[in-house]
Amino acid sequence: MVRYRVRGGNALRGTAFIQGAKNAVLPMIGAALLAPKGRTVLRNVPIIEDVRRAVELAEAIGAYVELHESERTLVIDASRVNSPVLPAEIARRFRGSVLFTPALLHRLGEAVVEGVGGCNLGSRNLDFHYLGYKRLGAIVDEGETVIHVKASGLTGATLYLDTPSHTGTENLIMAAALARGTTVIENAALEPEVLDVIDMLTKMGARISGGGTGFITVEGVEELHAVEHTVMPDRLDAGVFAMAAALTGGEVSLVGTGLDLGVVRYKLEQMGVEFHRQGAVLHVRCDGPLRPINIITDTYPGFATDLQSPMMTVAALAEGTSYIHERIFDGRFALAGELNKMGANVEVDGSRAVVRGRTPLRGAEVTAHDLRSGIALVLAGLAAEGETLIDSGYLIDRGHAHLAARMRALGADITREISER
Ligand SMILES: CC(=O)N[C@H]1[C@@H](OP(=O)(O)OP(=O)(O)OC[C@H]2O[C@@H](n3ccc(=O)[nH]c3=O)[C@H](O)[C@@H]2O)O[C@H](CO)[C@@H](O)[C@@H]1O
Ligand SMILES: C=C(OP(=O)(O)O)C(=O)O
Repeated sequence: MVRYRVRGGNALRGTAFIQGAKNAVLPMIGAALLAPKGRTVLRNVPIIEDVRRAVELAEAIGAYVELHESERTLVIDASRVNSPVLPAEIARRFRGSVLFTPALLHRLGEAVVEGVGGCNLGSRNLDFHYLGYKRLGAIVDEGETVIHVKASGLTGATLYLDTPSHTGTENLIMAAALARGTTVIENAALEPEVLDVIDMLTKMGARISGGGTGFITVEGVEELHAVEHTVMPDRLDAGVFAMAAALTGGEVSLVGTGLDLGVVRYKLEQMGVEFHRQGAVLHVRCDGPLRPINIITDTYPGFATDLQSPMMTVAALAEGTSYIHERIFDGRFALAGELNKMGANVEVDGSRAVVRGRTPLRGAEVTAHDLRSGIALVLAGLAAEGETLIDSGYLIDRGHAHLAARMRALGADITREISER
C-alpha cells in the first residue's frame, strides 16, 4: 500500500516540471499497436502507474515494449501482437485499456475485453464505442463481464456521439483510420489530448481532418507506420501545481512546452491568483486572500471535470461561498466528506456542491476515492495545520509522476510511503 504523508504550512516556491499528459500517452500507446512493423518512439512519457499498466497490457497481447524511465521514453514494437485478449487483471486497473480495442480489431480481427477500469466516478458507459464499432461493421457480443468484438475489416460510416466522449472519439478515429472508405464522426471531443493523438496518427499515415471542430472526417488507409512523437504536457498536472502555489501563498514557475491552462487560469485569476507568461514558462503566484468562485464542469473548452476536485480544495480556502456544478460524471463528489473531516464545510446536493470558506483545515487520516480526489487531498494537506495521511497513494500515482519529489523540490513537506497493509 502506498500512502502520502503531508505536513502543511510551507509556501511552495521554485520551478515545477510538468509531466507529459496521461490522457494523451494512453491512446498513443493504443495507436502504436496499429503499426504492423517497425518501432514507435514516444517521448515525454509520464512515469505513472497507468503507463506501467499499459506497458503490461501491450506485452500481454504480444508487443515488445521498452520503458526507459529516466529518458521518459517508450519504444513499442507491435509486429508480434498475437493475442486478442485484454486480461482482466491488468485491464481492470486503468481506463486506458479500452484504447487497445481498435488495434486488436485491425491486427487480429477480434478483441476480447475482459474488463475496463478507471476512476470510480459513477456511471462510465462505453456504449458509444461499441455502437460505433457496430456501425463500422463489427459484431459486438456484450456478455455479463466479457465483451467480444469481431470484424473481418471495417467499413467507413457516419457516426454520431450523444456527448463528445474523450476516449470514444479516440477509439472511433483509430477504428476508422484503417477502415475501407470514409467515416464522419459528429459531436467529436475537442480536448487538446485528442488533437495530439490525431497529430500522431497523421504522422503514422492516417488521413484525418476536422480535429477540434467537432466534425471529424477520416479517410481509411491501407496501413499505418511506426513514428516518433512527443507527448503534449499534462494540463491537469500543471493545474494542480498552479493551485498548490495559490493555496500555499507561494510562487511557482511552470515549465512545460506550450502549456495552456485555458479556463482554469481564468478561474484562478478570478480568485486572486496572478499568472505571468515569460515565453515558454508560466509563473504563478498568490499573496493575498483567495476569493470564492463558481465553476461548471464541461467538455473542452469548458472547465475540466478532472480539476473539479482540486478546485474544491482551493474553494475551501477562499473567503466566502463557492458553487460547483459537476456536469460530466454523476459520482464525483466523494472528496467532500474527506475535506469535511479536515475542517472544510462542503455541502453536496446531487450534481451541485456548495463550499463555504474559509475554514481552517487541520491534518487528518483521509481516503483518496479516485485519482483527482487523492491529489485534492494532497493540496488540502499542504494548506492544513499538522499532518495529513492519504490512502491509497496508488490512485494518485496512476496520474502524477514523482509527485512527492517534485513537490519537495518546491519546499513542500511531503513523503510517499509504502505501508504494510
Ligand atoms: C483515459 C482518459 O482519457 N480519461 C479521461 C476521459 O475519460 P472517458 O473517455 O472515459 O470519459 P468520456 O468523455 O467518455 O465520458 C464522459 C461522460 O460520457 C458518458 N459516456 C461516455 C462514453 C460512452 O460511450 N457513453 C457515455 O454515456 C460517461 O458515462 C461520462 O458520464 O475523459 C474524461 C472526461 O473528460 C476524463 O475525466 C478522463 O480523465
Ligand atoms: C478520470 C480520470 O482518469 P481515468 O479516465 O483514467 O479513470 C482522471 O484522470 O481523473
